[in-house]
Amino acid sequence: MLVLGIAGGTGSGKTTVVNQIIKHFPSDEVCVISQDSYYRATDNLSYEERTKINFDHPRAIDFELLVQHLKELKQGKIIEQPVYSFVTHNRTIDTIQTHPRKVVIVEGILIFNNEELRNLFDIKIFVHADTDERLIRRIRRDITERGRDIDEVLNRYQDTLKPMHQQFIEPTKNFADIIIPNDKFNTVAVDIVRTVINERL
Ligand SMILES: Nc1ncnc2c1ncn2[C@@H]1O[C@H](COP(=O)(O)OP(=O)(O)O)[C@@H](O)[C@H]1O
Ligand SMILES: O=c1ccn([C@@H]2O[C@H](COP(=O)(O)O)[C@@H](O)[C@H]2O)c(=O)[nH]1
Repeated sequence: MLVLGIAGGTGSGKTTVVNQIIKHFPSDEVCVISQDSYYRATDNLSYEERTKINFDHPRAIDFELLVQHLKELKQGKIIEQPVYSFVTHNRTIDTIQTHPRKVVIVEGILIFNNEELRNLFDIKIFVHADTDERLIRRIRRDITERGRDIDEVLNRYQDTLKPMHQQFIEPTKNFADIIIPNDKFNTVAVDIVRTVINERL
């Protein structure tokens, strides 16, 4: 099994890069784990209280469960990956059965921040896009796909997202084996990653 970690700030294009990588592999050879699925369940809080959570701080993530699931996949076990709703800011009651595959990809903003998780990756990739580009993408995406308005996105950006990015995400670029510049769609970098995967398999 080859385990890839793909990190990068919000809107850098992690999900897009993952989709470009996996479309060239048969579906029974690759699986994806998203760090977003592992936001802590907060059933004890009201919706109003959940909107105030700092989702860009490492403590918002259930790294214990994420590490446990990745270890179980490595042991050949099937896991029940949680499903998270960005609309309710909470885990849903659903899970996705995720099977161990030859290639396992873990993607998320903070995955290189946790040492135990970081040490489970065979290849570490950081997707980079400029700050203004990421903010533009985030505004578009969160309004069209995540039920937000412009005030929500900009307030969250100023209050938590930007400072947390500088403190907890950008420094982890130093752990990367490969940095993908993704201000524009970077098919060359995706081809290189695919070649590296094929060579290692
Ligand atoms: N290289 C790119 N150029 C332009 N738009 C992009 C690029 N990569 C991703 N996007 C768009 O930006 C938004 C955020 O991308 P996404 O892959 O979801 O980022 P992330 O998973 O890092 O938050 C999506 O709407 C996606 O289509
Ligand atoms: O309920 C939530 C949980 C998280 N967020 C934001 O999501 C991004 C991380 O996801 P990407 O897909 O990598 O963009 C993070 O910046 C959180 O602020 C949210 O808005 N609501």
